[in-house]
Amino acid sequence: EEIIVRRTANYHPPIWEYDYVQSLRSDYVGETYTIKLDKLKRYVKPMLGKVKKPLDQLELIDVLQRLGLYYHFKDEIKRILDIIYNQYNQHEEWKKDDLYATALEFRLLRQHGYDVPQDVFSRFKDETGSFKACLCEDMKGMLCLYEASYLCVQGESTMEQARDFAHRHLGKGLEQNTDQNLAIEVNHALELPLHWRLPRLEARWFIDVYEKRQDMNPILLEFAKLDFNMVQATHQEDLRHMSSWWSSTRLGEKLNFARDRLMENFLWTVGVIFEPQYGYCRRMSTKLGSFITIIDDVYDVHGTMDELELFTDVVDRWDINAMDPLPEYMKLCFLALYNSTNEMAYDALKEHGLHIVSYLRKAWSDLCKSYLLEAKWYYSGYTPTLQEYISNSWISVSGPVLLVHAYFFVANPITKEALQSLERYHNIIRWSSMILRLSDDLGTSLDELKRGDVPKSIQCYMYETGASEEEARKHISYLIGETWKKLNEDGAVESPFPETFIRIATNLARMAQFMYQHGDGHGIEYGKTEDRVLSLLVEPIP
Ligand SMILES: CC1(C)[C@@H]2CC[C@@]1(C)[C@@H](OP(=O)([O-])OP(=O)([O-])[O-])C2
Ligand SMILES: [Mg+2]
Ligand SMILES: [Mg+2]
Ligand SMILES: [Mg+2]
Ligand SMILES: [Mg+2]
Ligand SMILES: [Mg+2]
Repeated sequence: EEIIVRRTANYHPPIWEYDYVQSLRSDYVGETYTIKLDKLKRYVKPMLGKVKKPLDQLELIDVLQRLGLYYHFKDEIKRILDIIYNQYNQHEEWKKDDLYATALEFRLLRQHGYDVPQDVFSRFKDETGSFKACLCEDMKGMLCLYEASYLCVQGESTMEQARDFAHRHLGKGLEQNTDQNLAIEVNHALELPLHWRLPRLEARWFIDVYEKRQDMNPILLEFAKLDFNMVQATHQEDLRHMSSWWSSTRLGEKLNFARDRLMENFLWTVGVIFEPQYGYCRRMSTKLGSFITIIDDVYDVHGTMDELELFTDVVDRWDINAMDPLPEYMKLCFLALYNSTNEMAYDALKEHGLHIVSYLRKAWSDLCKSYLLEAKWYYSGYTPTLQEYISNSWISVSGPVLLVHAYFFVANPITKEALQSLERYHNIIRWSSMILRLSDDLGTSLDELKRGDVPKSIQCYMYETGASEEEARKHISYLIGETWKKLNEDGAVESPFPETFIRIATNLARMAQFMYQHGDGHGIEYGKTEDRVLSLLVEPIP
């Protein structure tokens, strides 16, 4: 009998106990609050009709979005932006020499998929083609220009110039005496631009900032706080359900070599789609994240090459009669995955009359094959080129599995054209997954390499070019920025997918940066991730 030596990752047990999660309760449930919210909404809604000047309209839209209230006023906001876009080249006097107004309009129109040209900023350049030095007096305008520059697509040199110019002067401006509130917002932007931030997390932060603004509207603030707290109550209910589900599978206990991270797997779904009406998507996506996390550890930590070959083949055949040769821990994994996936397929058949098993099993099969290739590279000691690594690891990071399923959880109706785009992994799935992969590697590769794992993007680049680790990390960050430009482009053009799906794909990219901004936010639950769980899922805004 050969001795099997298995790696271990020494993952710490979950810090959020089952009983604690089940005890989570919010006061913000029931008729009283629904009526109160409705009253406040009826007060806020006419505000959008009352503002006439384009700049006032844009500022209100920006505030509503950042307070997390966009989903309440989608139609009104779309109507206003349509009008502003249609007048784009007619009325200019309101924004003529106003960098702030020009940048705000550019950012909001681009964010909502309108194709506005970068050369609207040319009037702010001097004869040498650089941005006018006098602009750096205007911190508010610089901040707005900086945020707008992240809506750029490939080849927009003015936007890259704008980002560098604004970044430099915002940093300098902070040293001089800027107004306190503006300094807080500038620091926030320099840490991570608004376009890369998760709507739900941004709402939690911006509500506190908005409260301190002179021009703050107290009713709007009250509406934002109540809405945040009521949505949090919905999330807590989703979380309790999924915590019961995870506990009933007993996979955390039986596969004790793997990460047991129900809370984080749920937190991902809140970042990806927080609006209350998408509870089904959050619950199913929590199942996906739970399976992905443990199956990833089966391939990365526990499985022998022979076992991994077997498992990959069984998933590919999607046949419970093929399970017999699997070791016990893999039988558990596969049968739980098989049952859950077929149940999701049954939901789609019941609700949409659509038979989608083939799409779901293909996503899982592609994922396991990409995991198997990484295991082969690891066991053979092979280091791929960066390109070779990425062509496989945008799949192994599980983006396509999450997004293919998410399409079926939110799309209504499900269209034939979208199904074809899903099957060949439409670019928006590729770019979002690539950002997820590169961010994940920046956050997890140090620990992964310590315990033994396939060389990640950083290491592949170092091996291929002789670059130092620091240079490699910088290059990977650069690639993330470049991929965002592709995501911006493919998210805007006529896509076969509904707007909600585009938002999910874009938020998935944001989620990775949020989880890995301070190291491995998924594997290591303490610190930043813990604070975020508390502020998003536990503590209501006072
Ligand atoms: C949801 C995820 C992004 C996906 C599964 C768990 C993750 C947090 C991450 O885990 P990790 O072990 O870093 O994945 P990989 O590097 O082994 O592919 C990959
Ligand atoms: Mg949103
Ligand atoms: Mg465990
Ligand atoms: Mg892993
Ligand atoms: Mg892996
Ligand atoms: Mg990783």
